[in-house]
Amino acid sequence: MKDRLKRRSLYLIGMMGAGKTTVGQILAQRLEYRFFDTDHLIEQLTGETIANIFATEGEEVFRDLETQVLGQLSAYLSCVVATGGGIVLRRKNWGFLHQGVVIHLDLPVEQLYTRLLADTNRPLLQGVNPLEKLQELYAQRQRLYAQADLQIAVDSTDTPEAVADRIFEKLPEILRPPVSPPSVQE
Ligand SMILES: Nc1ncnc2c1ncn2[C@@H]1O[C@H](COP(=O)(O)OP(=O)(O)OP(=O)(O)O)[C@@H](O)[C@H]1O
Ligand SMILES: O=C(O)C1=C[C@@H](O)[C@@H](O)[C@H](O)C1
Ligand SMILES: [Mg+2]
Repeated sequence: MKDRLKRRSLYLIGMMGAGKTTVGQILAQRLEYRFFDTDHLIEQLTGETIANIFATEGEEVFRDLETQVLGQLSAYLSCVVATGGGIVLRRKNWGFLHQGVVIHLDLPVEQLYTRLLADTNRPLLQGVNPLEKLQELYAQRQRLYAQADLQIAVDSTDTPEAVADRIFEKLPEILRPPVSPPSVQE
């Protein structure tokens, strides 16, 4: 698989809680690629938590930082990049994502909700009805996530390793087949 990729980076997209960070780390380890997470890089760059950036500066400032960080990462080869759930919202980001292979992790909203119940780090889910908010975000973003090169359906019974296995199984479908030498007629 590593040979077939020819050092192209992998970009994981999908809703918050879909497992981009968890699965991305496994993929990077297996490919001996570097791993980056845009949310973590933004926190490192600003010295603020994402929740704080949303609260004090607002979502637009966060989105600008996200585009800046993604633009810088897109210059590198051999990376696995776990992106924030909203990376798909800006057209400009797609130019950066398509520098590599874009993989959508697709988990049903009810299962995302169960995973994120105990998590207070997602500012967009801090309102009165987080399940409804997740459903609304998914409905808005579904057609954007559909633009990934590879769709990976995930279920609550899948371990992160099983999700990584599925990605490796499906990746050859979208990578160019190895060029075989022309057959020579004697
Ligand atoms: N396959 C899995 N099975 C069970 N739990 C998982 C699985 N993948 C991830 N998780 C758990 O679900 C939660 C969310 O996972 P993770 O942080 O990787 O999602 P994410 O897509 O990176 O979310 P965000 O967009 O908010 O950064 C974490 O607590 C993680 O441990
Ligand atoms: O879905 C989203 O818009 C977000 C997802 C997280 O990864 C963070 O990037 C932030 O909380 C916003
Ligand atoms: Mg993440």
